[in-house]
Amino acid sequence: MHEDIREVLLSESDIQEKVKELGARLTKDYSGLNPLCICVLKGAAPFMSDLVRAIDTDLEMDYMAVSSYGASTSSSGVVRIVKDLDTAVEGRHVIVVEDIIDSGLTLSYLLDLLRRRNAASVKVATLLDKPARRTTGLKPDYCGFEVPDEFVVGYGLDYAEKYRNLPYIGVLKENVYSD
Ligand SMILES: O=P(O)(O)OC[C@H]1O[C@H](OP(=O)(O)OP(=O)(O)O)[C@H](O)[C@@H]1O
Ligand SMILES: Nc1nc2[nH]cnc2c(=O)[nH]1
Repeated sequence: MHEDIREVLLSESDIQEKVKELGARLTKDYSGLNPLCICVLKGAAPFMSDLVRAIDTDLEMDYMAVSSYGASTSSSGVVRIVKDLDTAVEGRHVIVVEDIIDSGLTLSYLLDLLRRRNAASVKVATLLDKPARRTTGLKPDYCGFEVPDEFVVGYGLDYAEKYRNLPYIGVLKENVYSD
Protein backbone atom coordinates (compact mmCIF):
# COMPACT_ATOMS: atom_id res chain seq x y z
CA MET A 1 0.00 0.00 0.00
CA HIS A 2 2.91 2.42 0.67
CA GLU A 3 3.86 2.16 -3.01
CA ASP A 4 0.52 3.80 -3.97
CA ILE A 5 1.37 7.02 -2.09
CA ARG A 6 2.64 9.97 -4.14
CA GLU A 7 3.35 12.27 -1.21
CA VAL A 8 3.23 12.11 2.58
CA LEU A 9 1.52 15.27 3.86
CA LEU A 10 1.65 14.48 7.59
CA SER A 11 4.03 11.98 9.13
CA GLU A 12 3.19 9.63 11.98
CA SER A 13 5.13 11.83 14.42
CA ASP A 14 3.42 15.03 13.14
CA ILE A 15 0.07 13.39 13.88
CA GLN A 16 1.00 11.94 17.28
CA GLU A 17 2.47 15.24 18.46
CA LYS A 18 -0.69 17.11 17.42
CA VAL A 19 -2.94 14.53 19.10
CA LYS A 20 -1.09 15.11 22.40
CA GLU A 21 -1.53 18.88 21.99
CA LEU A 22 -5.28 18.56 21.30
CA GLY A 23 -5.62 16.13 24.21
CA ALA A 24 -4.02 18.62 26.57
CA ARG A 25 -6.42 21.37 25.44
CA LEU A 26 -9.43 19.09 25.82
CA THR A 27 -8.24 17.97 29.28
CA LYS A 28 -8.19 21.60 30.37
CA ASP A 29 -11.53 22.51 28.79
CA TYR A 30 -13.49 19.42 29.89
CA SER A 31 -12.15 18.54 33.35
CA GLY A 32 -15.08 17.73 35.64
CA LEU A 33 -17.62 17.75 32.77
CA ASN A 34 -17.49 14.02 31.92
CA PRO A 35 -17.83 14.72 28.18
CA LEU A 36 -19.29 12.24 25.72
CA CYS A 37 -16.84 11.74 22.84
CA ILE A 38 -18.68 10.63 19.72
CA CYS A 39 -16.62 8.95 17.02
CA VAL A 40 -18.01 9.23 13.51
CA LEU A 41 -17.23 5.83 11.95
CA LYS A 42 -15.29 4.59 10.21
CA GLY A 43 -12.68 7.18 9.37
CA ALA A 44 -12.39 8.79 12.81
CA ALA A 45 -11.70 5.51 14.67
CA PRO A 46 -7.85 5.76 14.78
CA PHE A 47 -7.97 9.47 15.75
CA MET A 48 -10.62 8.82 18.42
CA SER A 49 -8.64 5.98 19.93
CA ASP A 50 -5.43 8.05 20.14
CA LEU A 51 -7.21 11.24 21.21
CA VAL A 52 -9.13 9.79 24.17
CA ARG A 53 -5.86 8.38 25.55
CA ALA A 54 -4.41 11.89 25.41
CA ILE A 55 -7.33 13.32 27.43
CA ASP A 56 -6.54 13.06 31.13
CA THR A 57 -9.98 13.36 32.72
CA ASP A 58 -13.15 11.24 32.95
CA LEU A 59 -15.02 10.88 29.67
CA GLU A 60 -17.33 8.46 27.90
CA MET A 61 -17.13 7.14 24.35
CA ASP A 62 -19.81 6.30 21.83
CA TYR A 63 -19.94 5.60 18.12
CA MET A 64 -22.12 6.66 15.26
CA ALA A 65 -22.06 5.58 11.63
CA VAL A 66 -23.55 7.72 8.90
CA SER A 67 -23.45 7.28 5.18
CA SER A 68 -23.56 10.05 2.67
CA TYR A 69 -24.90 9.12 -0.72
CA GLY A 70 -22.73 10.13 -3.64
CA ALA A 71 -19.52 9.49 -5.54
CA SER A 72 -16.73 7.67 -3.71
CA THR A 73 -14.52 10.76 -3.38
CA SER A 74 -17.13 13.42 -2.62
CA SER A 75 -20.03 13.96 -0.29
CA SER A 76 -23.54 14.59 -1.64
CA GLY A 77 -24.99 16.10 1.54
CA VAL A 78 -27.70 13.49 1.91
CA VAL A 79 -26.90 11.76 5.18
CA ARG A 80 -28.40 8.57 6.57
CA ILE A 81 -27.81 7.16 10.06
CA VAL A 82 -26.43 3.64 9.75
CA LYS A 83 -25.66 3.16 13.45
CA ASP A 84 -27.09 5.46 16.10
CA LEU A 85 -25.66 6.21 19.54
CA ASP A 86 -26.26 3.91 22.52
CA THR A 87 -26.09 6.90 24.89
CA ALA A 88 -28.71 9.60 25.50
CA VAL A 89 -27.11 12.96 24.77
CA GLU A 90 -29.63 15.12 26.63
CA GLY A 91 -27.76 17.35 29.08
CA ARG A 92 -24.36 15.98 28.04
CA HIS A 93 -21.29 17.90 26.91
CA VAL A 94 -20.62 16.32 23.54
CA ILE A 95 -17.40 16.30 21.53
CA VAL A 96 -17.89 15.06 17.97
CA VAL A 97 -14.65 13.47 16.79
CA GLU A 98 -14.04 13.51 13.04
CA ASP A 99 -11.10 12.61 10.83
CA ILE A 100 -11.82 15.29 8.21
CA ILE A 101 -14.24 18.10 7.49
CA ASP A 102 -14.54 18.62 3.77
CA SER A 103 -17.81 20.12 2.48
CA GLY A 104 -19.03 20.13 6.11
CA LEU A 105 -22.32 18.51 5.14
CA THR A 106 -21.91 15.35 7.24
CA LEU A 107 -21.08 17.34 10.31
CA SER A 108 -23.81 19.97 9.82
CA TYR A 109 -26.33 17.16 9.78
CA LEU A 110 -24.87 15.57 12.92
CA LEU A 111 -24.62 18.84 14.85
CA ASP A 112 -28.27 19.63 14.08
CA LEU A 113 -29.29 16.19 15.26
CA LEU A 114 -27.34 16.42 18.55
CA ARG A 115 -28.70 19.90 19.28
CA ARG A 116 -32.25 18.68 18.64
CA ARG A 117 -31.55 15.94 21.18
CA ASN A 118 -30.77 18.68 23.72
CA ALA A 119 -27.07 18.16 24.36
CA ALA A 120 -25.76 20.70 26.92
CA SER A 121 -23.00 21.65 24.48
CA VAL A 122 -21.72 20.31 21.16
CA LYS A 123 -18.16 20.90 19.98
CA VAL A 124 -16.17 19.44 17.12
CA ALA A 125 -12.67 17.99 17.21
CA THR A 126 -11.26 17.10 13.81
CA LEU A 127 -7.82 15.93 12.82
CA LEU A 128 -8.04 17.50 9.37
CA ASP A 129 -9.83 20.48 7.94
CA LYS A 130 -10.15 21.12 4.20
CA PRO A 131 -11.67 24.63 4.22
CA ALA A 132 -11.36 25.12 0.45
CA ARG A 133 -14.33 22.84 -0.15
CA ARG A 134 -16.65 24.07 2.59
CA THR A 135 -20.22 24.67 1.48
CA THR A 136 -21.45 25.40 5.03
CA GLY A 137 -20.30 28.04 7.55
CA LEU A 138 -18.97 25.33 9.82
CA LYS A 139 -15.69 25.79 11.72
CA PRO A 140 -14.15 23.13 14.00
CA ASP A 141 -13.54 24.02 17.67
CA TYR A 142 -10.44 21.81 17.85
CA CYS A 143 -8.48 21.17 14.67
CA GLY A 144 -5.23 19.31 14.05
CA PHE A 145 -4.20 20.46 10.58
CA GLU A 146 -5.54 22.29 7.56
CA VAL A 147 -5.00 20.31 4.37
CA PRO A 148 -5.03 21.49 0.75
CA ASP A 149 -7.86 20.64 -1.63
CA GLU A 150 -6.63 17.14 -2.41
CA PHE A 151 -8.08 13.72 -1.67
CA VAL A 152 -6.09 12.35 1.27
CA VAL A 153 -5.81 8.83 2.70
CA GLY A 154 -4.36 7.18 5.80
CA TYR A 155 -4.88 7.25 9.57
CA GLY A 156 -8.52 6.22 9.12
CA LEU A 157 -9.17 7.85 5.76
CA ASP A 158 -9.81 5.45 2.90
CA TYR A 159 -10.04 5.17 -0.81
CA ALA A 160 -12.42 2.30 -1.67
CA GLU A 161 -11.95 1.02 1.94
CA LYS A 162 -8.13 0.76 1.57
CA TYR A 163 -5.33 2.72 3.27
CA ARG A 164 -7.16 3.31 6.59
CA ASN A 165 -4.32 1.55 8.43
CA LEU A 166 -1.53 3.81 7.15
CA PRO A 167 -0.01 5.57 10.19
CA TYR A 168 0.46 8.78 8.16
CA ILE A 169 -1.68 10.98 5.86
CA GLY A 170 -0.80 11.01 2.18
CA VAL A 171 -1.98 11.62 -1.36
CA LEU A 172 -2.40 8.76 -3.82
CA LYS A 173 -0.63 8.43 -7.15
CA GLU A 174 -2.87 9.17 -10.15
CA ASN A 175 -2.69 5.63 -11.53
CA VAL A 176 -4.37 4.21 -8.40
CA TYR A 177 -7.66 5.87 -9.41
CA SER A 178 -7.57 4.52 -12.95
CA ASP A 179 -6.55 0.92 -12.02
O1 LIG B 1 -17.42 17.25 5.17
P1 LIG B 1 -17.95 16.17 4.27
O2 LIG B 1 -17.84 16.54 2.80
O3 LIG B 1 -19.34 15.72 4.62
O4 LIG B 1 -16.97 14.90 4.37
C1 LIG B 1 -16.46 14.45 5.59
C2 LIG B 1 -16.92 13.07 5.87
O5 LIG B 1 -16.44 12.17 4.87
C3 LIG B 1 -15.72 11.12 5.48
O6 LIG B 1 -16.53 10.02 5.79
P2 LIG B 1 -17.02 8.95 4.70
O7 LIG B 1 -18.42 9.30 4.27
O8 LIG B 1 -15.99 8.83 3.62
O9 LIG B 1 -17.13 7.62 5.57
P3 LIG B 1 -16.00 6.78 6.34
O10 LIG B 1 -15.56 7.61 7.52
O11 LIG B 1 -16.69 5.52 6.75
O12 LIG B 1 -14.86 6.55 5.37
C4 LIG B 1 -15.22 11.71 6.78
O13 LIG B 1 -14.96 10.73 7.76
C5 LIG B 1 -16.32 12.63 7.20
O14 LIG B 1 -17.29 11.98 7.99
N1 LIG C 1 -10.43 9.52 2.26
C1 LIG C 1 -11.00 10.71 2.22
N2 LIG C 1 -12.29 10.86 2.55
C2 LIG C 1 -12.79 12.13 2.49
N3 LIG C 1 -14.05 12.55 2.77
C3 LIG C 1 -14.08 13.86 2.57
N4 LIG C 1 -12.86 14.32 2.15
C4 LIG C 1 -12.04 13.24 2.10
C5 LIG C 1 -10.66 13.05 1.74
O1 LIG C 1 -9.89 13.96 1.37
N5 LIG C 1 -10.20 11.77 1.83
